[in-house]
Amino acid sequence: MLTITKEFHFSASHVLDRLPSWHPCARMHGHNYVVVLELSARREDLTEAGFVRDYRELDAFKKWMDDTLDHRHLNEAMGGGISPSAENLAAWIFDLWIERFPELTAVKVSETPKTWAEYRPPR
Ligand SMILES: Nc1nc2c(c(=O)[nH]1)N=C([C@H](O)[C@H](O)COP(=O)(O)OP(=O)(O)OP(=O)(O)O)CN2
Ligand SMILES: [Zn+2]
Repeated sequence: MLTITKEFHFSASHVLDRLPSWHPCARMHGHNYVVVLELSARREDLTEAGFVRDYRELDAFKKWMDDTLDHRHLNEAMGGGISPSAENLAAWIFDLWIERFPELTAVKVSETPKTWAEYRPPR
Protein backbone atom coordinates (compact mmCIF):
# COMPACT_ATOMS: atom_id res chain seq x y z
CA MET A 1 0.00 0.00 0.00
CA LEU A 2 1.01 3.60 -0.65
CA THR A 3 -0.01 6.16 1.96
CA ILE A 4 -0.15 9.94 1.83
CA THR A 5 -0.94 12.40 4.60
CA LYS A 6 -1.74 16.08 4.71
CA GLU A 7 -1.94 18.31 7.76
CA PHE A 8 -4.54 21.01 8.48
CA HIS A 9 -4.89 23.53 11.29
CA PHE A 10 -7.78 25.28 12.99
CA SER A 11 -8.55 26.96 16.31
CA ALA A 12 -11.66 26.26 18.34
CA SER A 13 -13.13 26.11 21.83
CA HIS A 14 -14.81 23.20 23.55
CA VAL A 15 -16.17 22.01 26.89
CA LEU A 16 -15.82 18.35 27.83
CA ASP A 17 -19.03 18.49 29.82
CA ARG A 18 -19.24 14.73 30.41
CA LEU A 19 -16.15 14.97 32.63
CA PRO A 20 -16.51 15.46 36.39
CA SER A 21 -16.69 19.15 37.34
CA TRP A 22 -13.27 19.08 39.06
CA HIS A 23 -11.59 18.23 35.73
CA PRO A 24 -10.01 21.33 34.11
CA CYS A 25 -11.28 20.26 30.69
CA ALA A 26 -14.88 20.46 31.96
CA ARG A 27 -14.37 24.24 31.75
CA MET A 28 -14.54 26.12 28.45
CA HIS A 29 -11.09 26.28 26.85
CA GLY A 30 -9.53 26.27 23.41
CA HIS A 31 -6.93 24.52 21.31
CA ASN A 32 -4.95 25.09 18.16
CA TYR A 33 -6.01 21.82 16.57
CA VAL A 34 -4.00 19.85 14.05
CA VAL A 35 -5.84 17.37 11.81
CA VAL A 36 -4.03 14.87 9.61
CA LEU A 37 -5.84 13.02 6.84
CA GLU A 38 -4.28 9.74 5.73
CA LEU A 39 -5.21 8.27 2.33
CA SER A 40 -4.02 4.95 0.94
CA ALA A 41 -4.08 3.01 -2.33
CA ARG A 42 -2.58 -0.11 -3.81
CA ARG A 43 0.37 0.49 -6.12
CA GLU A 44 -1.68 -0.62 -9.13
CA ASP A 45 -4.41 1.87 -8.27
CA LEU A 46 -2.23 4.98 -8.32
CA THR A 47 -3.30 7.66 -10.82
CA GLU A 48 -1.41 8.21 -14.08
CA ALA A 49 0.57 10.90 -12.25
CA GLY A 50 1.54 8.34 -9.59
CA PHE A 51 -0.72 9.81 -6.90
CA VAL A 52 -2.93 8.16 -4.28
CA ARG A 53 -4.84 11.42 -4.75
CA ASP A 54 -3.62 14.88 -5.68
CA TYR A 55 -2.89 16.76 -2.42
CA ARG A 56 -4.54 19.75 -4.04
CA GLU A 57 -7.89 17.96 -4.10
CA LEU A 58 -7.76 18.09 -0.30
CA ASP A 59 -8.28 21.86 -0.56
CA ALA A 60 -12.00 21.01 -0.35
CA PHE A 61 -11.41 19.62 3.12
CA LYS A 62 -9.50 22.74 4.17
CA LYS A 63 -12.35 24.96 2.99
CA TRP A 64 -14.90 22.83 4.87
CA MET A 65 -12.73 22.90 8.02
CA ASP A 66 -12.32 26.69 7.83
CA ASP A 67 -16.07 27.15 7.34
CA THR A 68 -17.28 24.55 9.84
CA LEU A 69 -14.72 24.32 12.63
CA ASP A 70 -12.31 27.26 12.61
CA HIS A 71 -13.00 29.80 15.41
CA ARG A 72 -16.12 27.91 16.44
CA HIS A 73 -17.34 26.16 19.58
CA LEU A 74 -17.01 22.44 18.85
CA ASN A 75 -19.88 21.46 21.13
CA GLU A 76 -22.12 23.34 18.67
CA ALA A 77 -20.16 22.81 15.45
CA MET A 78 -20.28 19.01 15.86
CA GLY A 79 -24.03 19.17 16.20
CA GLY A 80 -24.37 18.53 19.93
CA GLY A 81 -25.07 15.14 21.45
CA ILE A 82 -21.46 14.07 21.10
CA SER A 83 -18.60 14.89 23.45
CA PRO A 84 -16.01 16.89 21.43
CA SER A 85 -13.02 14.81 22.52
CA ALA A 86 -10.11 14.40 20.12
CA GLU A 87 -11.19 10.78 19.57
CA ASN A 88 -14.78 11.70 18.70
CA LEU A 89 -13.63 14.57 16.48
CA ALA A 90 -11.35 12.23 14.50
CA ALA A 91 -14.15 9.66 14.01
CA TRP A 92 -16.70 12.38 13.17
CA ILE A 93 -14.42 13.85 10.48
CA PHE A 94 -13.75 10.37 9.06
CA ASP A 95 -17.46 9.57 8.77
CA LEU A 96 -18.16 12.90 7.06
CA TRP A 97 -15.36 12.59 4.47
CA ILE A 98 -15.07 8.89 3.61
CA GLU A 99 -17.64 9.21 0.82
CA ARG A 100 -15.83 12.14 -0.83
CA PHE A 101 -12.39 10.54 -0.40
CA PRO A 102 -12.83 6.74 -0.50
CA GLU A 103 -9.04 6.34 -0.09
CA LEU A 104 -9.29 7.84 3.43
CA THR A 105 -7.83 5.32 5.89
CA ALA A 106 -7.33 7.36 9.07
CA VAL A 107 -7.88 10.75 10.66
CA LYS A 108 -5.58 12.03 13.41
CA VAL A 109 -6.36 14.94 15.72
CA SER A 110 -3.98 16.81 18.03
CA GLU A 111 -5.16 19.25 20.68
CA THR A 112 -1.76 20.00 22.19
CA PRO A 113 1.80 19.46 20.97
CA LYS A 114 1.96 16.35 23.19
CA THR A 115 -1.31 14.58 22.35
CA TRP A 116 -2.75 12.71 19.35
CA ALA A 117 -5.92 10.71 18.81
CA GLU A 118 -6.37 8.55 15.71
CA TYR A 119 -9.48 7.02 14.15
CA ARG A 120 -8.72 4.11 11.83
CA PRO A 121 -11.77 1.94 11.16
CA PRO A 122 -11.37 -1.84 11.11
CA ARG A 123 -10.65 -3.08 7.56
N1 LIG B 1 -8.22 10.72 25.80
C1 LIG B 1 -8.43 12.06 25.88
N2 LIG B 1 -8.06 12.70 26.99
C2 LIG B 1 -8.24 14.03 27.05
C3 LIG B 1 -8.79 14.74 25.96
C4 LIG B 1 -9.20 14.02 24.80
O1 LIG B 1 -9.75 14.58 23.84
N3 LIG B 1 -9.00 12.70 24.80
N4 LIG B 1 -8.89 16.09 26.04
C5 LIG B 1 -8.46 16.78 27.07
C6 LIG B 1 -8.48 18.28 27.02
O2 LIG B 1 -9.42 18.74 26.10
C7 LIG B 1 -7.14 18.88 26.58
O3 LIG B 1 -6.69 18.25 25.43
C8 LIG B 1 -6.13 18.86 27.66
O4 LIG B 1 -5.23 17.78 27.54
P1 LIG B 1 -3.97 17.70 28.46
O5 LIG B 1 -3.03 16.69 27.91
O6 LIG B 1 -4.42 17.51 29.88
O7 LIG B 1 -3.37 19.16 28.21
P2 LIG B 1 -2.42 20.00 29.14
O8 LIG B 1 -1.78 21.01 28.25
O9 LIG B 1 -3.15 20.52 30.32
O10 LIG B 1 -1.39 18.89 29.60
P3 LIG B 1 0.05 19.06 30.25
O11 LIG B 1 0.36 17.67 30.72
O12 LIG B 1 -0.09 20.08 31.33
O13 LIG B 1 0.95 19.49 29.15
C9 LIG B 1 -7.98 16.10 28.29
N5 LIG B 1 -7.86 14.69 28.16
ZN1 LIG C 1 -9.54 20.53 25.37
